[in-house]
Amino acid sequence: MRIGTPNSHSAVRVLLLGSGELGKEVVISLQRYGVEVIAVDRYPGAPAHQVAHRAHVVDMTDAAAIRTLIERERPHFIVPEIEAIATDALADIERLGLAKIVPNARAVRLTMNREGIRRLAAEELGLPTSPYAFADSCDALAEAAAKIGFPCFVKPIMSSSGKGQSMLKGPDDVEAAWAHAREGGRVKACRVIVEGRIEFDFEITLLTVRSPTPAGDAGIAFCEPIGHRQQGGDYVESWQPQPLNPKARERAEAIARSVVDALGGRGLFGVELFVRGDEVWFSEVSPRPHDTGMVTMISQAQNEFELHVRAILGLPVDTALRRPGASAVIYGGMAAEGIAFEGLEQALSVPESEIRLFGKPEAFPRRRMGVALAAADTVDEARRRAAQAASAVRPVAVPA
Ligand SMILES: Nc1ncnc2c1ncn2[C@@H]1O[C@H](COP(=O)(O)OP(=O)(O)OP(=O)(O)O)[C@@H](O)[C@H]1O
Ligand SMILES: NCC(=O)N[C@@H]1O[C@H](COP(=O)([O-])[O-])[C@@H](O)[C@H]1O
Ligand SMILES: [Mg+2]
Repeated sequence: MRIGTPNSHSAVRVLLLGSGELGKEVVISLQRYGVEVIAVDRYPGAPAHQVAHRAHVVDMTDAAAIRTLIERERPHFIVPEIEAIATDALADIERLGLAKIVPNARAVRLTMNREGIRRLAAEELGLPTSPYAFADSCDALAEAAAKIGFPCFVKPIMSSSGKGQSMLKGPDDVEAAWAHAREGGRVKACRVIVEGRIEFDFEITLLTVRSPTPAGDAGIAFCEPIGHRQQGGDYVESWQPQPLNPKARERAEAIARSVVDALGGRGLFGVELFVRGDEVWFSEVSPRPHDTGMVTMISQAQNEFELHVRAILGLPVDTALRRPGASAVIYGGMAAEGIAFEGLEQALSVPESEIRLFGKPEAFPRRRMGVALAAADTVDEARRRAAQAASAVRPVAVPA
C-alpha cells in the first residue's frame, strides 16, 4: 500500500458513511497516516465532520444521493459507520469497481438487517443463537412471541443502540412492544425480530480483525474479550479484559472466526456474544468498530479504530492488551443544543483517566455525548475509576 499526499493527485481518499463518535476516531487514525478523509452524515456538525478534510450532509438511505456523492468525491475506500445506509448503492459501487467497500458490500447489507445476519449465523453457519422468529404486524408479533415464549426481546430488524427494543414479560406487553418498535426502527417499514431471552452470566464483545498476513492470505486476530453492561439495549460501561474459561474462550473465538470469515473482506468486526459457563451464543456483529470497544482507547496500544484503519490499508496489526481498562458513558442528560460540560478538573484527577467529548451539536437525555476511560492494575479498579470520572462530568445548558 502506497499513501500519497492529502488534497493532491496522489492522495488516498477514504469516505465515511456515518460520522458519529466511532467515525471521529477512525478519521483521527486515518489523518495520522496522511489519508484524505471525507465524512458524511445525516446532520451538520457531526463528530467526524469536525476532524475530516471535507464534510457532507446527505440522506444516507437515498441510494441516488450516495451514488452522486461518490462520483463527485471518487474515494478509494468507503467505510460504513452506521447501519442505516442504502446498501443497494454500495453493491453497485463495488460491482462497478468505483471504490472498495469496507469490509465489503455483502457484509454491510447482511449486518444492517437483523434478519440477514441471524439467518447467516444460525441457519447457514449453524452457530448457537437465541431462538427467534420474525413478524410484520402486531398480530403476527403476538403469535411469534407465544411461539418463542416469555420473557423475550423484540427489536426492529433495522435499528441499533437499543432503539425500538423491548423485553416482553408476557402477552400483555405485545402491543406496547409493537408500538415502540415502530417508533424506534431506523426505517419506516416495520418488521421485527423476536428473540428468546438467553440467561447469560455475562456478555462480551470479541473484537476480531481480518487483515492480510505477510503471506497474502486473510489472517484473523482477536483482541482480549471486552465485558459490558447494557441498559435498555444501550451500553453504559465496558471493560477489558473479561476473563473467560478456556472452553468458553475457544468457543467464542470459533464463533467469531466463523462469522467473520463468512462475511469476508478486511477490517475490524465487533462480535457480540452471550456467555454462561462453557456455553457461548452468537448475538450479532458489527463490521466496524464497536461502541463497547471504545475502552481500547486506553487498554490497547493499537485501539479498535487504529486496527480498523490498519486492516483497511493492509498494514500489520497488533491486538495486544497494554493494561486493564474500562469505559463509562457520559450522557446528555437534557434536550438542548450547544450544551457545555463542567467538572473535567475533578474527572481528570482520577488516576489514569481520560475523557473524550464527542462534540455532538444537540443533546438528548440518553444521547451519548462523551466517554470516560480509565486504566488500573485490575479491571475492577479500572471500572471504579471510569465510573467516577464519568460521574464527575456535568452537562449544563448554556443559553444562546
Ligand atoms: N436474546 C437476548 N437475550 C438476552 N439479552 C438480550 C437478548 N437480546 C438483546 N439482549 C440485551 O440487549 C442488548 C442490546 O441488544 P442488541 O445488541 O441486539 O441491540 P442493538 O440495538 O443492536 O444494540 P447495539 O447497536 O448497541 O449493539 C444486548 O447487549 C443484551 O444485553
Ligand atoms: N451502537 C452503534 C453506535 O454506537 N454507533 C455510533 O453512534 C453514532 C450515532 O450516534 P447518535 O445516535 O447519538 O447520533 C454512530 O454514528 C456511531 O458512531
Ligand atoms: Mg448489540
